Amino acid sequence: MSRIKTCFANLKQTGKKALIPYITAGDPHPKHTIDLMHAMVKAGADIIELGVPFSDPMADGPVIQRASERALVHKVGLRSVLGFVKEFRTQNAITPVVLMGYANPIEAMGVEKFADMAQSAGVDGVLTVDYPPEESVDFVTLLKARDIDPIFLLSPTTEPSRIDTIVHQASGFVYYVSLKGVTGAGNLDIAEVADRVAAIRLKTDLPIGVGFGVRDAATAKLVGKIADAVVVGSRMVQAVEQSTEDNLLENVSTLVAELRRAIDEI
Ligand SMILES: O=P(O)(O)OC[C@@H](O)[C@@H](O)c1c[nH]c2ccccc12
Repeated sequence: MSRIKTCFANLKQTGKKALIPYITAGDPHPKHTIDLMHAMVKAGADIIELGVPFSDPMADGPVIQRASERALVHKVGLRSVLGFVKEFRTQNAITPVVLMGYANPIEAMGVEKFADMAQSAGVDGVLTVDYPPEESVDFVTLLKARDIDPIFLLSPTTEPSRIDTIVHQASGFVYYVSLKGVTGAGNLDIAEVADRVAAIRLKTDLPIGVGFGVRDAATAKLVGKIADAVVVGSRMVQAVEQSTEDNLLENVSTLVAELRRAIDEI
């Protein structure tokens, strides 16, 4: 059983929802990434979404764009990110890691080589923003053959017929993007998200994660009531950005713990 599947199965047994914090690998400096990953787990993260820095991150708002820029200054690319996961795995065999990135670095490395390296590093899921599900059948096959879950995005504008195609290819969980726009955008409309999540549930048994626009504990709590996983990105990256080297781990841990408590409240 994949780590992601096990994770959701365990949470279901205890009646809890998954908390998935996102950070960009290499931000603010590569020397902190593995410590940040361990700190987030300790503070209550169930799954880590780790962003691969990219020069042209078109789905990301300014906060995550700046994180990519900070990481790229230190030349953190796909290979370094896979190295971080490998090192993280030497001390954590349980927490799933989902790589979030754009197709370009993966294409540059070669899809098969990437799939091999991701497997040997201990990557559990891959979310490639700009691989349309219809065109990623071969990539999905490569990943699944290595027990890596392809994570796909569904958005408010996804046509019902495409939802079928997408959930059919996905494994691990599906990611519902709660609003039209880029990461870090405005407030989500919780009633609309609830309707959409209910509609997706009719089409798949996969867990449904919701992300985009979850910026505080209150919203995390509301999203936790309707989804199986709550993804928090820009707010995490903002905490990284506003920290100094001395309080970085503490600030990030405090935020994760606060989100954890909110999601666990009934
Ligand atoms: O930043 P937000 O609004 O909290 O949204 C989550 C998001 O950051 C994270 O899942 C993510 C970062 N980059 C992405 C690109 C596409 C989809 C998702 C992402």
